[in-house]
Amino acid sequence: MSSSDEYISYGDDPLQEIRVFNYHKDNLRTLIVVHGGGWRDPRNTYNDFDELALFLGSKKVNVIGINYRLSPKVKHPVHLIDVLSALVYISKKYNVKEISLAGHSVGATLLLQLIDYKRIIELGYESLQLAGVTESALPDKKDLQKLYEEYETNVKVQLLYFIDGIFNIVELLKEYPSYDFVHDAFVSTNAYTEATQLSWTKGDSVHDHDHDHDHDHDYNAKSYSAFVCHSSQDELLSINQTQLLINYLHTAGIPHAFTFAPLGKHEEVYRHPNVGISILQQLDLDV
Ligand SMILES: N[C@@H](CC(=O)c1ccccc1NC=O)C(=O)O
Repeated sequence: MSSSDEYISYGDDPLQEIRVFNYHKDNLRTLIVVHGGGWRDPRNTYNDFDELALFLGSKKVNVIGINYRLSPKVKHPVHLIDVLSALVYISKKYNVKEISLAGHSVGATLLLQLIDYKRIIELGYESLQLAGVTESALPDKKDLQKLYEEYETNVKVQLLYFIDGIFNIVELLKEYPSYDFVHDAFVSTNAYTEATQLSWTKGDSVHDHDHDHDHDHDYNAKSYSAFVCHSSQDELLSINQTQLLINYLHTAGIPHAFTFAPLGKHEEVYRHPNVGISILQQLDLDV
């Protein structure tokens, strides 16, 4: 089975849609791409990856982009739950056993959150409750449990490729106090503090109290590797966020490498030819 440039819905909202740039069942790799845009900018969609998909498609890599619902209409952790739902949909529809993921900016945040998605979603629900906010887009616990089971059963990640990402929102706002898009996506300070492993305070505590909790990452940390890239020409994010992620990956024992190179401005990096070549190398395919 193969398809080229197909748009498929995975939910009721128009943004709950994937773009299958190309899929051929005999391709050896499948790359899922997740766009940025500060959780809210409608100008950022799976189309950000047009050039990347064209290049990787010519190298026999399946490329599928995920759109997800945006803030302020929805709040964290809805973006992450949409990405999980899309990944389950893709892995079941295309029966792909192993996938790799590339994310740009907050798309990279979503990839980091995937590593510990259960704890992060749990803390996300808690932050909404603490803020007295009802998020109608959230599934109930039963549906959430089913989604988790389907993800664990169907999705095995090979490579996480982080492109000029945001990984510690507390530190981001210290460095860039004017980045108010955060407040459209998170209902409170607690919500964005507990949103990633680099700044959470309760992530571990939940770990401790809840003894039937999976004490490793949501899947074996050694089962996948990470690659981090940051453009020296990124005018919206300094190297700091990427440096914090590299420190975390090292501490967490997640195999990783990184590159810091002139790959264009923040909204150009994901279109840069050298990012495509780097991803191809990381996918262990001949360039
Ligand atoms: N264009 C977005 C802002 C944005 O996307 C952004 C700005 C600074 C640093 C990172 C950003 N995006 C990350 O996904 C907005 O205007 O909300």
